[in-house]
Amino acid sequence: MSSSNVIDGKAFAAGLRGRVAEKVAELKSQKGVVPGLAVVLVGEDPASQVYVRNKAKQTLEAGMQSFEHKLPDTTTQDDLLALVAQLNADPQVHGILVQLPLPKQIDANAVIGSIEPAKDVDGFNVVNAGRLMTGAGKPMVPCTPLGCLLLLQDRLGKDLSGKRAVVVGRSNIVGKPMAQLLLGANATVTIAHSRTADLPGECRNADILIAAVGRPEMIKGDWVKPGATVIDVGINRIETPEGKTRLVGDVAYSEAAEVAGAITPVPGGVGPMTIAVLLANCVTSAYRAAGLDDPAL
Ligand SMILES: Nc1nc2c(c(=O)[nH]1)N[C@@H](CN(C=O)c1ccc(C(=O)N[C@@H](CCC(=O)O)C(=O)O)cc1)CN2
Repeated sequence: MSSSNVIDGKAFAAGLRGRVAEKVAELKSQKGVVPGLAVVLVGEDPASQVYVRNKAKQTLEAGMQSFEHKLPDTTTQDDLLALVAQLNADPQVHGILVQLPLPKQIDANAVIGSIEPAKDVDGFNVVNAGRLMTGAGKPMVPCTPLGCLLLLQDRLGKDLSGKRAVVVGRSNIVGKPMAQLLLGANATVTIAHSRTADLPGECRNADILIAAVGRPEMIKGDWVKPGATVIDVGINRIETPEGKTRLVGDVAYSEAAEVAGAITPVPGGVGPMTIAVLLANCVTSAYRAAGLDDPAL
């Protein structure tokens, strides 16, 4: 497979962030409004700390306001709900993101459910999930699946009619919304998971294969249909034989890349899209709050 078949999520995300920055500047000059993103981190998970730092940096680079709230891992659910209520009421905050995972004493669904749907830039709230599923109203769409769709449509065109898509993974954060987005783009969609009979066979049917299982290199090269577009959502840190660590996806990349028509690498594929789409969602929220149409990004 030639390197042109590698889907460069890092470059695509940089382009999207550039368009976000232009829309931020337009909103400021038209309405005097600067979009604000509040990110809440509870605890000291090292990976989450990196993601939150990158979110704040990229938010500021796009000309937006960043509000960081770092709470200890002993934080109670009531304390967190009180902070979310304060952010819901703050007119300078257009987007609220509570970094996951949360410590075990906190019910993530209760916290996500308490975020004002218009400010739920993660799109995890049941109101936004329902809007995405039914097509009623304008949802905030979860960042990682929307990032995957943008990468796919850049390769294959907006209309995925006639394409068979297989999503491996059924989480509320990636698998289920991903399937909804693919359906919305007219693909024929199967959701597969750990209890699916003949998972390799299901994958071999896919023109579009989305891997979101969280198991390092589970999807092998001979599970991939020749010419398929493979989107790898997995980000797994594994130990090398030399005792170091490296990041791998849910797809055995070098095997799959021999067969695929196009494939996202890990790192540098889907991951960077997650934060770029988060910024885009926050700008969209600010446009809506200002009574404007959604910006074309
Ligand atoms: N509230 C949320 N929590 C979490 C989400 C989310 O969308 N909302 N997603 C993940 C973590 N995440 C953002 O929060 C995220 C993960 C990975 C990347 C990324 O750019 N990855 C790089 C590699 C980074 C590395 O070296 O470790 C890549 O794939 O190239 C960005 C954001 C869980 N929590």
